[in-house]
Amino acid sequence: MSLISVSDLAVSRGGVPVLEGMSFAVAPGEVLVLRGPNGAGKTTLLRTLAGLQKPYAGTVEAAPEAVAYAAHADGLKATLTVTENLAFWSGVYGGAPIAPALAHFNLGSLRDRPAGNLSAGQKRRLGLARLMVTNRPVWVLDEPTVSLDAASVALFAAAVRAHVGAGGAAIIATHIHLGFEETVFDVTPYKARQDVVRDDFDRSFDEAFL
Ligand SMILES: Nc1ncnc2c1ncn2[C@@H]1O[C@H](COP(=O)(O)OP(=O)(O)OP(=O)(O)O)[C@@H](O)[C@H]1O
Repeated sequence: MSLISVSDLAVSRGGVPVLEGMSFAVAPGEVLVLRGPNGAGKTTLLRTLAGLQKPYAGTVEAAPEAVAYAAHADGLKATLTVTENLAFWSGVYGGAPIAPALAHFNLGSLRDRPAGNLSAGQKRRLGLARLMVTNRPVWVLDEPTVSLDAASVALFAAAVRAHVGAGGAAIIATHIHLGFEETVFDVTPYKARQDVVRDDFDRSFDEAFL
């Protein structure tokens, strides 16, 4: 029984097909790592898995509200403090406690700092801590380690390990090796023919409540 599966999926960006013919499923406990060169379509695929845009063809199957998405834009409220940001997201997602997320990502000493005044890596840590208060089983992560130092990459890897160890799953686009026991899905062979142009439903809300 998978947490999310795609069948004959095709995705487009700006009306142009990017990837096509993809089928895969991700089970509880599994980490799927997306690989492929810059511009191959990993972000477009992740946005489609998160429901931010419609597939061009094929299907994505997951339980309603199964996916928590973390993109380049961290989805943080700049004027709210670290604690307030996590409390906000916890409220949106159903009230998970924020203390474990604060502790895990070593944010305790920054708890009263407005998110807008954090460094890039600290913002990224807060964006990832947000995942821990979502209670959602499938973490869909776009280049999650950008701006993170080695210690923070290790914190992130431990959070993912704990999440999948508790029956969750993660789909991660990354160019670095995180040391997971992982399934690799290279998108390169699925490059779409680009001779068809059709409209898609690109709502472009990376910072939306997902
Ligand atoms: N808003 C947009 N409108 C039109 N085309 C776009 C848009 N955003 C991205 N693209 C194009 O869509 C293709 C897929 O981009 P995407 O961001 O999904 O690739 P990626 O594999 O995530 O790349 P990277 O590794 O550089 O992050 C690229 O050719 C890109 O130039």
